[in-house]
This record gives sequence, C-alpha cells and structure tokens, in this order.
Amino acid sequence: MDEFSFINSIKPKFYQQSSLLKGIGDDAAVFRSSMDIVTAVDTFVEDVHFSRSTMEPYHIGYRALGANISDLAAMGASPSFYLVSIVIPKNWIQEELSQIYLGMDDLASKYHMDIIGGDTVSGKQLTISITVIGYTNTNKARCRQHAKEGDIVFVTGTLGDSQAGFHILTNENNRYIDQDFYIGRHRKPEPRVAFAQALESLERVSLNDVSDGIANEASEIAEASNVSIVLSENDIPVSRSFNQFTYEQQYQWKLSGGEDFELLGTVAKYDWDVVKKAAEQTNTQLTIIGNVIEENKHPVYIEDNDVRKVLKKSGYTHLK
Ligand SMILES: Nc1ncnc2c1ncn2[C@@H]1O[C@H](COP(=O)(O)OP(=O)(O)O)[C@@H](O)[C@H]1O
Ligand SMILES: Cc1ncc(C[n+]2csc(CCOP(=O)(O)OP(=O)(O)O)c2C)c(N)n1
Ligand SMILES: [Mg+2]
Ligand SMILES: [Mg+2]
Ligand SMILES: [Mg+2]
Repeated sequence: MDEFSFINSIKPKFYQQSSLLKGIGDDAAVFRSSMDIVTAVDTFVEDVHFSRSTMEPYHIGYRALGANISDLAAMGASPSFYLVSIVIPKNWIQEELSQIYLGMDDLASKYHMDIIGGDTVSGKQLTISITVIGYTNTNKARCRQHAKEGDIVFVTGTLGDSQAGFHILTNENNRYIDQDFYIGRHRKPEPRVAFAQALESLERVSLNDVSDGIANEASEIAEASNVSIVLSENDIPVSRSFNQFTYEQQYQWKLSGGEDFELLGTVAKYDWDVVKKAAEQTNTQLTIIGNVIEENKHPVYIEDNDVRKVLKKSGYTHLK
C-alpha cells in the first residue's frame, strides 16, 4: 500500500463537527469559530514513549491521542479536531497501522472529534505527532499562572498507576494484584475532559495535566504563578492495591512517574464547593493534596508529619 492509498484508507466517511468547512483532501483543513481556540501538539516515539512489548498498535493510537486530549482538558477546552503526522518504518504492516488509527478513532468518537488532516512519511522509528484543536468560551482557558496564595491544591483520580502498569509490563515474570487495572491505566488513559468542563462557572482555577509526574507539574504551576506549593505526602491518592509495591516504588511513581493524565489544580477556598460538585457530577475522584503559599525559595515542598522538605523537579524530563 502506498502513501495515497494509505491516506484514503484513513479518511473518515463523514465528519461530526458542524463548524468544519474542509477536512482531509486539500492542502489544509478549514473550520470556523467564534470561540477561543485552544491547540496543542504532543509526539509519541517508539522506544521513548512505548515499545512493542508495552503497547499493542491499538493502544499506541489510543494513548497518543489521549495524551493530547488531556492537554485540552487541562485548559478546560472542549475537544473538536485532530491532525496526525506519522513516520512509518518498513516493518509495520497495514493491519497494525489500521489498529493504531482504530485506537485513535475509538477515543475520538467519545468526544465527537474529527480527524481533519495530517502527514504520512516513511522513516526509521515509528513516530506519531498529533495536533489537537478545541475551544472554550471567551477567556475561559484554564492557565497555569492562575494560582494564588491561600488556594487549595487538588488532584483527580489516583497517581502512580501508569508507572505501576509500565513496571508490570516490563517485568512479565512476576504477578501482581489488579495487574490488568494498572496495565489499562498505562495503555488507555482517560483524559479528564468532563470534570474540567464542569468547572466552567468558576472565574479562576489553574489546571495542569499529569504527564511527567506531579513533582514537575506542581512546579510548573508554582513558577508560572509566582507562588510556592506545599504538598502533603500522605494525602496523595493512590489505588487500593498500590501498597503491594515497595515504599521507594510508591514514592517515585506517585510523585514522579507521570503518564497518569489526571488533573492537578488550584482553586480559592471559597470555590471549593463548585469543584466538589463538578467531581460528583462527573463521577471523578477528587482529593485535596496541599495548599498554595507565598513564593518561597523553592517552587514545591512536600510535608510528612509536619516535616517539610523540598520536592525537586523529579518528573520525566527529555534531553537530560
Ligand atoms: N519544540 C517546541 N517548539 C515550540 N514550543 C514548544 C516546543 N516544545 C514545547 N513547546 C511549548 O512549551 C510548553 C510546554 O510544553 P510541554 O512541557 O511539552 O507541555 P505538556 O507537558 O503540557 O505537553 C507548551 O506551550 C508547548 O507548546
Ligand atoms: C518504553 C517506555 N519507556 C519509558 C516510558 C515513560 N515515559 C516516556 S515519556 C514520559 C513522560 C510523558 O511524555 P512527554 O513526551 O514528556 O509528554 P508531555 O509532558 O509533553 O505531555 C514517560 C513517563 C514509557 N511510557 N515507555
Ligand atoms: Mg508536550
Ligand atoms: Mg500538559
Ligand atoms: Mg513532558
């Protein structure tokens, strides 16, 4: 199958977004909007973000789009379009490529997102770069610089699951409690779109999605907002059977593991009820894990039984 028949094979039969004027099949796509447009791109590379042993082709597509939708969720945006740029090595067969696109398509359908373009080239390492486009009402994008002293720090879901899943997938000889759950959290992340949108009425909330680990994401919020953040170690939410892993693994994965695609946020105390209600309405686990203080020497601290320590930016970092 050549480049052009491949493009034909992934072209949707119909589009769902009514604002789309031109999808796949021209030099560029065209859509119209009166809303604030939110856009992000994330890239997914073989042996960096996944390997043949950690992901089936279907999961590669699902996870790559999931990470991108998660960035839209972190802005409070409503997902609408995506474009896929793919580098395909010779050893990937047509059926595997179809499965990658099926994984993306299944997740996109949940949000009525349309694929409206992309690029196909051959190369050495499977690489997928996805650009997502969403929208918010005017001035409702949820930025990292919106934290203020006195805010509550919260997080959705549980942390460390994805890295536990990765550990299980790469140590196949051992058996673990709830291993399918952890593997699922690694392969099929569910971005917190509904929860973030249920916060619409709030004037101010800062959000960041957990791709690298909250040690990194909390410091991004703190630095962007010129404040410091204090996290409470014992309040970081983890899954029921997380204590089967060693203390060092638990500590490392929940704070610095990443790829959980939960939302970390800060909000004024008087708005906490709105956040709680949003969580209830969208069936989202929600935990208070700290508070925002005046800008200090370090962006993030972690407390355990009243002992306060500096939490270094210990999350996943490229080019290290
Ligand atoms: N190579 C690049 N060129 C331009 N902007 C970039 C590049 N890499 C990252 N950025 C921008 O830097 C910011 C932080 O990126 P990143 O840490 O990857 O965010 P996230 O973890 O949410 O994906 C974003 O605004 C992103 O668009
Ligand atoms: C084979 C493999 N090795 C290592 C990891 C761990 N890992 C790779 S990238 C990453 C962080 C998230 O990716 P990044 O490109 O930083 O996404 P962004 O922060 O831009 O959303 C982690 C924890 C993995 N998922 N698979
Ligand atoms: Mg990124
Ligand atoms: Mg992000
Ligand atoms: Mg990152």
